[in-house]
Parts: sequence; structure tokens; C-alpha cells
Amino acid sequence: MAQVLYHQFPLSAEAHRTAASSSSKPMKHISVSTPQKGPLKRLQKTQKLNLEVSPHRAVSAVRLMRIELGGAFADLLNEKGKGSGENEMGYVERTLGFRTRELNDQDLRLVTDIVGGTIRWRRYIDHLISSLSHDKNIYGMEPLLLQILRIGFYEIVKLDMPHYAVVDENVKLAKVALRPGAGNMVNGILRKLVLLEENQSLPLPKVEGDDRSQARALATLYSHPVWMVRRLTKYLGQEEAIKLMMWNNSEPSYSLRVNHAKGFSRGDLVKQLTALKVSHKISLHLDEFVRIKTGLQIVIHAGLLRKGLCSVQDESAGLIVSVMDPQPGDTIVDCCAAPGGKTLYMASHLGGLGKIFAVDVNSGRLRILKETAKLHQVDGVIATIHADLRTLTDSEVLKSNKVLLDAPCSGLGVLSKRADLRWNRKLEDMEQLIKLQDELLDSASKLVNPGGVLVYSTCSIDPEENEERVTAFLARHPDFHIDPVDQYIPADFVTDRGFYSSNPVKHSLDGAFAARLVRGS
Ligand SMILES: C[S@@+](CC[C@H](N)C(=O)[O-])C[C@H]1O[C@@H](n2cnc3c(N)ncnc32)[C@H](O)[C@@H]1O
Repeated sequence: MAQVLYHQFPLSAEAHRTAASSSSKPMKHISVSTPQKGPLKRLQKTQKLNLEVSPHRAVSAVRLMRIELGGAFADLLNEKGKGSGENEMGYVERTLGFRTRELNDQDLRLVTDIVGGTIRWRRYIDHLISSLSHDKNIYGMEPLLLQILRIGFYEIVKLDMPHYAVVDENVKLAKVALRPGAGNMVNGILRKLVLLEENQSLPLPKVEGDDRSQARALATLYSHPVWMVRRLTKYLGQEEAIKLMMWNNSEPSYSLRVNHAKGFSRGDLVKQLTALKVSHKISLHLDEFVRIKTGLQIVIHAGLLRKGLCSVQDESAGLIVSVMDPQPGDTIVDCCAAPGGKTLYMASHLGGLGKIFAVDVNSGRLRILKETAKLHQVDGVIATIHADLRTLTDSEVLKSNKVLLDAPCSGLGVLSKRADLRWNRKLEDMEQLIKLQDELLDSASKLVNPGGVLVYSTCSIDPEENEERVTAFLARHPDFHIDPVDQYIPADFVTDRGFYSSNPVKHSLDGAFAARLVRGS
């Protein structure tokens, strides 16, 4: 039986509307009055607390709607941790017409799993939904109904949760948040899915026919855009492309970098993680890094990031800093610096001596860099410059022996962490990005002193953004040559041409690339 509690608070128009529109819903409720003070006394806000629907499903459905309709980033929302649960309840109430109880840690973990997984598996799930629905145009469905179906499909097919409990819970959500008819529809489709899943006869495409048909089938089976499958297959071959897509669909793992500038050591971090019962592994490659598979929410909740004691940073990004080899006393130009992951790590190597000029065209992201630098107590060696790099080329002040260009890129190396990125990227972006990368490389090269080094890096595994950009650059700038990176990073990451390349499947890290390009003296 549905249970709805009415709390009395100062009334908003929104709450009036919600209360009125929901009165027709077939739910029983009780009212609880809270005394009000002063002139607000007569104004009453009604908040409905629904204790029957599962909170993590209600929150997941609304989060998915916000991401899809609002274009917000899934990982950004996830990183807000428990606090976002409270803010989010406002969205839940406005979207569904009721609040649920506050989320506990287990609910939050489920929301993270369900939202990330449902986004990653969207193409696969949507294929199944449209195969089992009467109406094949599933994108014409009410957005909330589609999200509830996606959650149910993901839970049954990919999380293997108890099937009939999943059906019941999602039917309940559809009935309460939409109407009884929507619940009946969810019931019919999910029950069909359970039967097919239990008989191992899901209607999935076969990988056969010409390249195009095979790419389409793989795109559905491994839930990636067709253009991406074709590109991955072209560069890696089908077998490796499949392994990479499976990696992209897996739960991401994270690394934490300790911040020595705060007097916090890796030993201290390990102690804290042990006390928090977050299982962890020391990085094999970098002294300041610790890997965690799960428990990021616990780390966030414990305030380790907020206090500036550590940052979330992938080791693949840390290895780019190793390729830069920052030393005390260096002057470094970081050409595309924001939000500052590499700037801050480089700054921690300077030991208070030297300067990093952190350039970025995005003022909001640059503000985050400044604030984090202060929090990490490395702001003394960082100067921020808000500018388009392409306008800075005549600036003598910025001439330096070490220049980093961590270029805007497709992010094809970080798809496991950026669940929604694959759906936001378009093939046309690649052409634009490549053009921008060439322009930025040309601009960055003008800041390098004779004998100095330009490090070009990306978080992509796409050769057109990596090796090919370097080749094209060297053809335009014969005064530069490749300085092999083998003395800066482990041999396992060094390519035949002397570049740094991390491979998600091989190294269990994000994909990244870097080249050291030295200007002749
Ligand atoms: C890959 S991100 C940099 C990440 C950063 N290095 C870090 O480790 O946190 C690329 C950055 O390039 C910046 N950018 C893009 N075009 C630019 C331009 N023309 N001039 C300067 N910065 C630019 C973007 O604003 C974005 O912050």
C-alpha cells in the first residue's frame, strides 16, 4: 500500500501545483503539521514523502532524465556524493510529484551503478525495449516511462537482480509517478523480458555480413555508436575493439593522488583508507598514487578531497606528468591547464621553487584550478592566464624550457569513467578536434625556448589525435625532434616511436598519450 506523508512548510506555487495534481493519484496519505513562525505562518508548503517506491530507482530515473534532457555529465553528478542526494530530492519531487526517504550509502552506490550502467548500455537496452514493445518508436514515449523501462531492463539483463522483484518495483514506480496504465505497460514488457532472459533467447543481432552490418551488430551488442565501432575496428582490429568496448562498459576504477604539499603521505592515505574499509592497492608506477576499485563515495564522504589531502586522478594522467619531468626551479607553461589535474601535480614537484603559467580559454574551469591550487597549498607557484592559447604566441614572458599541451580531445581513452561521452561525441567532432589540435600545437611550439621541450598529450587512444598529429607537426616544424620517453616512464608504456601510450585493456588504466618534442638549439 502506498504511503504518503504530508509535511507542512511555507508554500510555493510549485508545491501547490504538485499537491493539486497529485491528489488524483490512487495513494493513501497521512498529514503531519509542523508549527510555523512569523508571517510565514499562514503559508503552507506540502511535501509528500512516499515510503513505498524504492528511493534509488526514483532518484536514478530522475537523474537519468536530467542527464539526457539537461545534458549534465553523469560523473560530475556522481562525484557530488551524498550531499547531492539532498539537493536531488528537490528534482525528484518536482519531477515525480513526491519525495522518497533520504538515500543511505547503499542506495547511493546503487544509484551510481544504475545510472552509469543504464547510460553505458543504452543502445543495447533500447534495442531490446524496441524489440519487445508494440510501439517501435520508443523515443516517442514519455521520457520518464522510457527511463523506468531502461532501469528495469538494465537490472534484469546486466545486474541480474531478482527478476520479479525488479518487475514489481518498477511497475510500482511507473504507477505512482505516472499512472496505473503506465505501470501495466511496464509490467507487460518486463515480464516478456524475464521470460526471454530465463530462456536465454534475447532478440540480439548476429555479427555477420559486410563490415557495415557487422559494425551495426557490434554497436548494439557492446552499446557504442556505430561510427566509434568502425573507427576502433579500423585501428585495433575486431578482437581488440571488442575488448576495449567491454572495458568501456565495465565499472570504472579510480586512483587517488596524495597531496604532499599538505604534509600528507601515501602511508597516511593508506591508513585512512584502511580505517574507512575501502580496499586499495598501491600504484605499481607512481609513488603518490593509490588505486581503489570501489568506495569513492566513502572517500568523498570522509572529506579527504574537500580537505585537499588527495585528488582523484588516473595514473594515466600522472604518467603524462612523469613525461614532463617537472623539477624544483622550473618555469613551465601549461597551455590547456584547466581544471588543473596536471598543473597541481606538477606544482607539487616544484617544492615551492619555480613557476607554472596555467593558460586556459575557459574561465569557469580556470576558477576551479585556482581554488583547488589554494586548497592544495600549491598556489604560490601557479599563475593563471585566461586566454585562447592561439593569441598568446608573441608573448616573450611565456617563453619556457618546458611546455605542456594537454590538448582538447575526443576522450576516447576515458569512456569507462565518462559514461555518457560516447553518446555525446559525433564523428564530425573528430575533424574539428584534429584541426584545433594542430593549431594549438603550432601555438604551443612558439613558447618553447631553443633546446626546450614541448610535451603533447591527450586522453585519447585514437591515432589520428595522437601519433598522426605528432607526425604532421614534425613535418611543419623540422626544428623539433622526438625525445623518446623511456627514461621517464616504465618501458611497458613506451611505443616503438618513443611515445607514451597507456592502453585500458593492457594496463587497466584510462587510455592516454604523450610525446616529448625537443626544439633544436
Ligand atoms: C583536456 S582539457 C585539459 C585538462 C587539464 N590539463 C587537466 O589535467 O586537468 C583541455 C582544456 O583545453 C582548454 N582549451 C580548449 N581550447 C583552448 C584554447 N584555444 N586555448 C586555451 N585553452 C583551450 C579547454 O578549456 C580545456 O580546459
